[in-house]
Amino acid sequence: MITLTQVTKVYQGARRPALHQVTATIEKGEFVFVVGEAGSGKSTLLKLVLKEVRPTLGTVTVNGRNLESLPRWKEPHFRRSIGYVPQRPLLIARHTVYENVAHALRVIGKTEAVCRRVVPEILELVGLGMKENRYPHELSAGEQQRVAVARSFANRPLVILADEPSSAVDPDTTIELMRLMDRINRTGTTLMVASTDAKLVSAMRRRVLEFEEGSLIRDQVRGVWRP
Ligand SMILES: Nc1ncnc2c1ncn2[C@@H]1O[C@H](COP(=O)(O)OP(=O)(O)OP(=O)(O)O)[C@@H](O)[C@H]1O
Repeated sequence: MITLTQVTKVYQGARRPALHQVTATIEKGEFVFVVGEAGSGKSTLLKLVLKEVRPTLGTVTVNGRNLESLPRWKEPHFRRSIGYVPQRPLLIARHTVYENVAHALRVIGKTEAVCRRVVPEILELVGLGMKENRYPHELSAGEQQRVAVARSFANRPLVILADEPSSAVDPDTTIELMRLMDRINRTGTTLMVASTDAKLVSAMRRRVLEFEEGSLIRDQVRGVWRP
């Protein structure tokens, strides 16, 4: 599904690589935590998979396609085929929960009839079936993050990338959020979750890729993390 081969990323003007000779393969349907201290390269890894940044050296392959060979005009379509959950949910404030999720479907050309069928299903899945007419400011931080997850999952992507999705929510909400991710993972969706939450990572017992100053220092099945 996702293969990184000897990937090095040096940002312009940086003194050291953000990622250094990283090689890893993530199979379809896996749930992988990407862990490490701040600045260790987690976000850079996710951005490479989205082709938001390009490797300085090495190759990134997603779904059998070397991203270097993906033409620029196909990049927006490619990105929309991947679900992305940012650290803080970027919801549209003047849109309801329903509209926020429907928006993700409209931009890929889905009809209103499809939205009316699919959006309630997804909101039910994330536990927000009763709140489809609420506005973002009427939701808790955890609920807002669940809307962001619903939106990332709306077009049933093969992969969802989440960048520290629990950084702005309390521990109970974090557990809830991870249960939700787990449910989505069970549908066959591959998940890559960057996290600095050692307790959470250790409790979930999923594959752990640990980074230190840009190097992959551990790749462990059912891993824990003690920074
Ligand atoms: N656009 C950029 N230009 C220059 N340097 C950058 C850029 N983005 C990230 N870096 C640097 O690359 C290194 C890795 O950053 P990255 O954001 O990938 O780490 P991270 O592990 O996700 O950190 P955090 O947990 O704080 O989000 C850091 O030293 C950072 O300062």
